[in-house]
Amino acid sequence: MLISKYSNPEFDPYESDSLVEPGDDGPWEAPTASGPLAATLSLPGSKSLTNRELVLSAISDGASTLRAPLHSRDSTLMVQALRGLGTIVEEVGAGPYGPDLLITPGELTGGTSIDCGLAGTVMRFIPPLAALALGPVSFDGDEAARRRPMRTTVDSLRHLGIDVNDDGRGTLPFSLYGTGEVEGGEIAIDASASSQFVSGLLLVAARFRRGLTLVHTGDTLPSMPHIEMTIATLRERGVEVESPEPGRWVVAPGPIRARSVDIEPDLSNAAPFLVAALVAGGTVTIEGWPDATTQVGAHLEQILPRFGAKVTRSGGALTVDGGAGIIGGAQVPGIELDLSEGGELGPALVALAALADGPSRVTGIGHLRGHETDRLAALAAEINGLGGAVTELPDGLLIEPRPLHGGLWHSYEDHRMATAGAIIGLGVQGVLIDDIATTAKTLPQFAELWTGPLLGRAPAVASDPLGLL
Ligand SMILES: O=C(O)C1=C[C@@H](OP(=O)(O)O)[C@@H](O)[C@H](O)C1
Ligand SMILES: C=C(OP(=O)(O)O)C(=O)O
Repeated sequence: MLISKYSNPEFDPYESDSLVEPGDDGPWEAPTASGPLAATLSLPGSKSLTNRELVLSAISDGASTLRAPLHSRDSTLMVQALRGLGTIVEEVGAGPYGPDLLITPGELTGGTSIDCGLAGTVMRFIPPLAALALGPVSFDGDEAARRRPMRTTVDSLRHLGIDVNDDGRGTLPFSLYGTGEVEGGEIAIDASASSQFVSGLLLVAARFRRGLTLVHTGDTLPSMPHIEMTIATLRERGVEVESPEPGRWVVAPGPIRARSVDIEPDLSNAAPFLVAALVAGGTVTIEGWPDATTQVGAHLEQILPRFGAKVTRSGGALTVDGGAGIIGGAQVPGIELDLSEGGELGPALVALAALADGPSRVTGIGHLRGHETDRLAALAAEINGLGGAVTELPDGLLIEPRPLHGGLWHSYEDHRMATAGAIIGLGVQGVLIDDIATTAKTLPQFAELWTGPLLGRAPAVASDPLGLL
């Protein structure tokens, strides 16, 4: 039985005093798999879809409902940001992972401070929206957030004529002064550090007086599926958006339609669970797998067979069969993988590669140095700390499997580092994750889903990642 904070009817996850903060309950003993799995799980909603739909709902032409949205630290921060700017967000009904959300746009007003936490979607999506508000808006976040690249957001707002105050370092904190409208037009930006710089501008551009023509000038552009997701969510709300050539997008000015939308389960958060089948052996099935999606987690269907998994789909579910699994003696080959489109899958796949039988090279992920932490350095340090041989490359990692031993795995406040450690712990005894609660960024139920539905064990203690029970 999943223990949920939502069993408490008094609980409002959007009250500021209930904001999820990384826990300090001591290290979590990553459970070791004892044999093949036969697990079926349903996962909470997609972070990327939830936060896009929240932003679009706040600037649309009526009230929108999000069904089965994500409720996590990142989505809570987004809701709080929108409320601070004048949007009404109410809870309606109750699903297995929390209530649906009814969003009623209000007049956008400044005079507020936005806490971005460590959420890239909040720090890159809200500033362009705040430019449409009247009054000053300041932005800050976690200490780790102050290391994430923000210069492109700041520069692009200035190109759009917005008055931005910062200290010139190209990071949080900064503030802007909205005049209630943005003229728009054509701007050029370098989005090589994050696709979110593009998405943040495209999401609100239909509300600019002249719309927006956005040109990317950098050499590389990561996470294209996330930009395609942005375009798809805009078109579903009637916005005219075209990409006449790679690296150029044109958004016509016009209304953004209100809508009711079902949020798909988070397929990137499915990665550690699906990878677990290759480590432990047996099968892991994720229910509610969409037939068609812009989520990059869908690429797991093609990537995991390269590590030797059998992947099938049936009745709206996706199943990964890991055969005997690494712990059962299955041979799992190393692979060459360009992950430029799906960097957020990197930590889970690198953890798997560290347990494989041959070397892997994962490239196209230099921008992961600007994620929640420098993920290339963090993965190399943590796997090597357990006896591994991971080498940092300019834009990726070379992973040479070695016999690993137990030890403390640091999460660096990064949800995907914590879940990567859990994957290693499935195959290696004595792995302790220093801060499993950091998974609350996008999946507060991670530890209980891992121990319960995945491994079929009762959690050692009732987990309450949000500290609310
Ligand atoms: O737009 C989004 O929802 C995201 C875009 C990607 O960012 P980057 O392009 O910075 O990698 C991805 O890694 C992140 O988890 C979510
Ligand atoms: C990079 C990630 O998050 P963010 O949205 O904070 O950029 C991630 O979830 O892997």
